[in-house]
Amino acid sequence: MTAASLTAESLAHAYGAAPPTLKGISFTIEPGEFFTLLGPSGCGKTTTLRLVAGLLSPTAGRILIGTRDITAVPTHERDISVVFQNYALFPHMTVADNVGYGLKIRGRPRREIAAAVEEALATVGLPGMDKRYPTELSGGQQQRVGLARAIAVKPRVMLLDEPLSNLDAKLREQMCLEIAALQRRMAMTVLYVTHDQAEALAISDRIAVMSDGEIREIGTPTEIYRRPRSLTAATFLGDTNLVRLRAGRDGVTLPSGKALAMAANPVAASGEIIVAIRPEAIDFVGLDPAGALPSNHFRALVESRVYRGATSQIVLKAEDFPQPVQALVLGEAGGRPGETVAFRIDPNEVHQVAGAAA
Ligand SMILES: Nc1ncnc2c1ncn2[C@@H]1O[C@H](COP(=O)(O)OP(=O)(O)OP(=O)(O)O)[C@@H](O)[C@H]1O
Repeated sequence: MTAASLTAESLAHAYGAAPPTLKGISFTIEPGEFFTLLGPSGCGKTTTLRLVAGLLSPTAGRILIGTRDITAVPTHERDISVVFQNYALFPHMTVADNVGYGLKIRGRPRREIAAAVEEALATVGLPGMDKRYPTELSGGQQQRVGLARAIAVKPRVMLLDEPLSNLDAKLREQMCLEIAALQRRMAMTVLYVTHDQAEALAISDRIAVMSDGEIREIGTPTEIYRRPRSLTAATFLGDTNLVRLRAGRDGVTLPSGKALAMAANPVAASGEIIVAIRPEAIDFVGLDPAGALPSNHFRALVESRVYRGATSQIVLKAEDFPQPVQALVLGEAGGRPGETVAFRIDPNEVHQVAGAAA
């Protein structure tokens, strides 16, 4: 298969007279790129995928594969394969017939289909299973058959809609790695839909974070997690401390009046801004701090601590922060409840965020 780019241009959609589910979203997936739509339930991920697959028609906007406008092209002529959450295998057909189905309806010769089926089953790690029926397979094996069926037609773009959500946690992790490896090996262009942030961070080249029918932010997993620009990404992916600051001529200050240095200048020159600081960006620097503290160092009382083995979650009542500050430390590091500590925030870890929350 030759991987192609996939472009959505101002795609909009409404189910009947209901308010729009998609409010004009745009993205371009590069050839061979693994691109994920991530967002809470109901934000419009599946609708986007169904539009790209041609199972729904947009109310506005265009879809292109490479430079070809496929907005009005029927599903089966789009050069796209879809892997669904519920596998959607035909129960009365053998594994081989399921995997070969797409080629059969395209009228390919029997010998070619047999070779493609064998190759696809070997690719997904299921050789020799061709005569079984779906009910004779485990959930993970059925999902592999779904994948084999999708790759057998050598599509230019592959769509996957929550393909792992029916699997147990261990198998989900394994299949996640297998899909990533398969995608790299075959250099497939993939549009992947999930509400699971850990899955999205692990598997994607880039992630589009969606809420309420809109894309809030697109970036690499590191960009989205470490340097979120939208409130949606800051709050939907992992825990975060959201802090309201005042931006003025003399820099950025906490409500107490103490300065908080940030590496990037705030977008608004003056007024209130919101910044996101990840719990693991809170660095402990010592116990019982006395007197004035250096810049970006703060004094706090340890309110609580939950030990999780590899890490501990600590809640701090910091002098200059109106809300409790969440910190995440390795193992036994940090303070104990009732102790007064000093912590430091790296200016590179303070990120201004904008927009509506998830
Ligand atoms: N066939 C339909 N008719 C009417 N409304 C629909 C239909 N399908 C989805 N919706 C609505 O459109 C919105 C977006 O749904 P969509 O399935 O795209 O969200 P999603 O982000 O994929 O959610 P999930 O993770 O739960 O699958 C939701 O509010 C949903 O209730």
